[in-house]
Amino acid sequence: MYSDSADLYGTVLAVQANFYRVGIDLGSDREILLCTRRARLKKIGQTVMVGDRVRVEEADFVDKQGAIVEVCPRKTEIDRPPVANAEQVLLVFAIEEPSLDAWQLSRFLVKAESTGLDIILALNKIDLVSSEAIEEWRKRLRDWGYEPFFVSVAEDRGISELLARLNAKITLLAGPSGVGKSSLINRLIPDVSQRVGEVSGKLQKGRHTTRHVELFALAEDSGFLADTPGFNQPDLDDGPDRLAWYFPEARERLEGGNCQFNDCTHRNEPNCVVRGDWERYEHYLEFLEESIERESTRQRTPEEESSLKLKIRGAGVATYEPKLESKKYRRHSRRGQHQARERYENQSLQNIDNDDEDW
Ligand SMILES: Nc1nc2c(ncn2[C@@H]2O[C@H](COP(=O)(O)OP(=O)(O)OP(=O)(O)O)[C@@H](O)[C@H]2O)c(=O)[nH]1
Ligand SMILES: [Zn+2]
Repeated sequence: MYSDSADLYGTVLAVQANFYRVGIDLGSDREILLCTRRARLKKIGQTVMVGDRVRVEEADFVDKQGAIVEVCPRKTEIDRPPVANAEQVLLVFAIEEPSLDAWQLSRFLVKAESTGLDIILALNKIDLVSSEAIEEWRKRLRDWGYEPFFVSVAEDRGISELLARLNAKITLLAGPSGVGKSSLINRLIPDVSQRVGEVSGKLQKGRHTTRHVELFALAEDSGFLADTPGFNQPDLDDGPDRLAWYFPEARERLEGGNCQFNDCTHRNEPNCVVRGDWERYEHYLEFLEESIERESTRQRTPEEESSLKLKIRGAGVATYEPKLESKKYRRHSRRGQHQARERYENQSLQNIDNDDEDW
């Protein structure tokens, strides 16, 4: 039915060991083939990542297999979780159950900003709160520089508007536990077989490890949602000098004027344009302490620098992050820092424990 010589392209949906699950573009249909990578690609050092656009040869639609012979240039590349061509991050939080926590939200937002990708914020479970509560958050988050989607997966409110924003793009899904991410995936991707995947028995292993990424094709368009447990550890390990740029409120101030000192940390320096009475300035200070602490730890143990975990190309931003540091690292116990760390550890211990178990 399909000739080998025809150019077939597809998107890598999942990777494990030496196999790649590739969703082949066939008009409105999407066939999934389990592919190997041609030895030549390995020889030239060409890796294949989830999200890659690839050319496939020797496609066999009966046995559902093929070989990847070429990888198209990447628009973006994130190393942890490893995804190519993602354009945006969809951050999901619940407005209640669990209650929306400004500090935790801020942390996820900063982490998402550090990727350089566009951010979409969705606040779920609006069925549990009054319209006044929604308006309060809308106003508050507008001051932070965000216009969230207010949705209820349970009552199917706001979902189609959100879906429209996911059109034709690869979107990373992230958010804390219990906010409704799985429910949202189930709503957006009604085809269960697609979620589980016929050929993915092997690939199912390690589903919940932090480096596991899998793309789900969205109904009705060519977009994909990446379920990325690894992104749900909002460890902030970019250098302190970038941090202010990850707060839209601070970014706006920095774009509108200059601090007196080029290396201003925006704490006590004179003539600082960032310091001020914006709500999240306290979050900035708290995250900054942590970032400075991390950086000095990194300098004491330079070998850790070799393991960079996040890298973005395109969009003019290049960011490098070190690998997650182990739990044995302890900060000095300034009270605020300590609390921050405890809160963070509590929310991410499970992910840390699972880290890399399959890689
Ligand atoms: N009231 C209400 N409950 C919801 C809504 N969406 C999801 N839930 C419930 O919230 C709970 C958590 O939903 P999940 O989809 O499992 O959340 P999750 O983000 O995938 O959680 P993890 O798997 O822990 O990461 C479930 O009991 C859902 O039924 C909603 O819009 N309104
Ligand atoms: Zn400053």
